[in-house]
Amino acid sequence: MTPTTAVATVCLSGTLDDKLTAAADAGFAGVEIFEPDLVASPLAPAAIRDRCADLGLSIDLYQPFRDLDSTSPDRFAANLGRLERKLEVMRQLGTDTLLVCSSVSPDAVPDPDLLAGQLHTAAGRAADHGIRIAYEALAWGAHVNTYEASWDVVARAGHPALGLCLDSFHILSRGSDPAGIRDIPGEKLLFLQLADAPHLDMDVLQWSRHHRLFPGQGAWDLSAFLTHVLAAGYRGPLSLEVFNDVFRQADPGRTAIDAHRSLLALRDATARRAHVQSAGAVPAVPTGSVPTGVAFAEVAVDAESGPLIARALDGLGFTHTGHHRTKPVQLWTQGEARLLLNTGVTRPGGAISALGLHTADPGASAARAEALLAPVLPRTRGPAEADLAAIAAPDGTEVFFCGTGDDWLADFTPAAEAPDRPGAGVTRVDHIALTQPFDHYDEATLFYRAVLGLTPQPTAEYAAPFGLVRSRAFTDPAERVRIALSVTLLRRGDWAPPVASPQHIAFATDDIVATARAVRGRGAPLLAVPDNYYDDLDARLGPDPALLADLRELGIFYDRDADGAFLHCYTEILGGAVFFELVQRVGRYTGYGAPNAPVRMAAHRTARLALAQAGPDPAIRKLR
Ligand SMILES: O=C(O)c1ccc(O)c(O)c1
Ligand SMILES: [Mg+2]
Repeated sequence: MTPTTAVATVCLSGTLDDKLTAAADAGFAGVEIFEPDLVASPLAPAAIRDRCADLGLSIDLYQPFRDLDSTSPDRFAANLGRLERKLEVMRQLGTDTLLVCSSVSPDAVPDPDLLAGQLHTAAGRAADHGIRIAYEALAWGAHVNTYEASWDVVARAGHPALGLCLDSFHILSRGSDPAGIRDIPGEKLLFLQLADAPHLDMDVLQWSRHHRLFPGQGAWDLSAFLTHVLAAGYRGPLSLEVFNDVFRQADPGRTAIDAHRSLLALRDATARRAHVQSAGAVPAVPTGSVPTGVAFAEVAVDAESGPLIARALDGLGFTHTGHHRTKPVQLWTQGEARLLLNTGVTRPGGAISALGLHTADPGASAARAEALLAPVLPRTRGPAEADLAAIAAPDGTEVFFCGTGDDWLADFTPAAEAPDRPGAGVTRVDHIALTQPFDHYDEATLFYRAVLGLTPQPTAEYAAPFGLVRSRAFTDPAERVRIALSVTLLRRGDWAPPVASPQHIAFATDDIVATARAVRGRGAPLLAVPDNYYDDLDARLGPDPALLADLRELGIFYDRDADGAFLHCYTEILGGAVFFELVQRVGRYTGYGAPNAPVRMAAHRTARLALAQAGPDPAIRKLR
């Protein structure tokens, strides 16, 4: 059987009505009503019930009821009075499950038998209204703060209207082993809340209230977790409960789609686990076809950036080999690297407009993307006439699924002016680096991982001249596709210049010193790197002196780890929003030279300021 999907209203921004509309539009079957959303709503509980019914949403849970138990008999009696009021609200709402979370109060009951007795009393009151209590251990609960402790108390209470609410955050944040959930009787598991989170070494309450993520966006294996819960016999909805400062202020319609995608992908991933499948589960999302290579990258150019970029590509050893039969698109090639310059699309704020990815089965890739709610693009704006399915990534970059045969190349006619001359050693695209809008970084993580089937690499964080940057790459198993996302961890202010967030395409070479020397000779606008960098590099990593001299001469950055080395250099920013990188990987180095990124950013600003001072061009001055 397939569990239904639900979302807690606390996940979404806006008023209760905004949230309910967004949840219904995104395809959720149910909601958890978070009490503060109800309290702030102009709708009476009965009207909320009607509204949800109109939207086709079930109300699966009302929450939270806090600090029920008390060592003071008077206070416990008062709490029962408060409970009666909420049970009446629930009767009007037409919902039958109340979440009671473990107490955080100084008067919380430490004795498990006394606590079980009070929960038993409360469950009796709830049962009189046909309501069940789902008891949840908050990770910071005063005495009950693990699922094991909450189950101990619920088992002691032994009331048929009392069971557990499991919340993956509280369980995984404390490092508890979720395998023990299998020993809890399924009928005692009344509700399941799912949240992912990044690894953070911080107070668990702050972590929970600000940094939760939708499954697949963080560091935890929610599919393994869910497998245990299903194995125990849980048959209720899969419900998201994500407290997150970014989602709390983002468009709720969009967040709800991201949220629903996370559950569809989680349900799919769980159904694909062999032992779950043997129990009759059927994956509900088409299998897809993981990308195996970069067919092309497309850059949107205008009258100003077009000639600059074309000149730079020429300097980098690329050849303008073709143009599209019907569209204003140039094809530039070198080795296996293909770059399209398109004057027919505008891309405010970003220069890379599209990626073409090789997949063994483009139809399957597109079908999976569509089932996971990715926006499918109308097939009118292909870079090629070939019937390529395309979807939009969260930042608007168009992703085309190209077969491995590169049929799309047939739509380009050879450029008459193509000179026959050797390249500069570029072999292929090494990676594509996309700076992400602040609000959509986590959504992008889920997109590249679940929709495209790429594997997330470790997250890097570094302090850069224009703010703290977080970055993470996504690759296929053979590392032929590498997409590196980065984001500043705080919203940018007015100070940060546009050079803080250009995108770039990195090209691979087997000999960067030779390539850099060749492209410099051809007039490529390579970025100058300050001497201080090389002095520090010498002190830190001490590369061979002859190599260091070459690096210094040519403006090549260097990084090294236990697996290998990384040598890379950059062009200046070309126009407003794009630059190129040349990279050489030595050994099994799989990173992106993150320690060098702040120096690169400062060097880009230095170059841009010098350009603005030298030239009268107001367009350039504006961009510095
Ligand atoms: O942060 C809280 O208070 C809170 C409330 C209800 C929950 O279900 C929860 O997991 C956390
Ligand atoms: Mg919870």
